[in-house]
Amino acid sequence: MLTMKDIIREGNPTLREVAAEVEFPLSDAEKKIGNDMLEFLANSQDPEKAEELELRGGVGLAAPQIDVKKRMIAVLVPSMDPENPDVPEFSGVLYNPKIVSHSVQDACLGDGEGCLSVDRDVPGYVVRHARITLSYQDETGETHKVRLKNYPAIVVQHEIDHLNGVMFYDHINSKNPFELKDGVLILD
Ligand SMILES: O=CN(O)C[C@@H](CC1CCCC1)C(=O)N1NCCC[C@H]1C(=O)Nc1ccccn1
Ligand code: NI
Repeated sequence: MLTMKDIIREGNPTLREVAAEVEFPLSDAEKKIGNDMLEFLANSQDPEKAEELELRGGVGLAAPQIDVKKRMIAVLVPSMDPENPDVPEFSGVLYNPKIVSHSVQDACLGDGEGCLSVDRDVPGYVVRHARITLSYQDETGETHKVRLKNYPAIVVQHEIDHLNGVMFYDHINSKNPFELKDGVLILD
């Protein structure tokens, strides 16, 4: 199973490359990589497993972060609803994910972003689309189209950036990291 030693860190050129589309039918190896990435996220969010395996908690992972230059991501966005704590808000292994449309309105996480491939804090607002329409294929090759907003939308955009060699801090205004235009939604 994947642990932190499998996650490449900034400086590794793979993080700045554009990943290749995945062809269907998937190889068994590609299916295993997807499942391993989702399992990593589940383990990282389980207090016991995270401690035992020394994992940083994660809500998303892109294949280039484990040095696989393929357009596949895993997301496991935990429920925000205390009534249903065990139903993730958005979860899955997404192949060839693509933002097909998005809101004019932008949004950012109030606490800024981090990255499992970045072992330092980089303060500042990471401005992204507030709402996206996402197209992706599942492991059978079936295409899905879903609309996401708020935190799940932010997570998916962070992951798709990794497929295009983009790091979260590329979006931070270096002159004024906490500068915001009017109308940008701050998500807390
Ligand atoms: O490309 C993927 N990555 O780099 C893992 C990142 C992805 C998120 C960063 C901002 C949007 C997507 C990640 O998950 N983190 N970033 C570094 C340390 C914290 C961790 C995190 O936010 N953990 C978390 C949050 C809520 C609940 C549980 N855990
Ligand atoms: Ni990241």
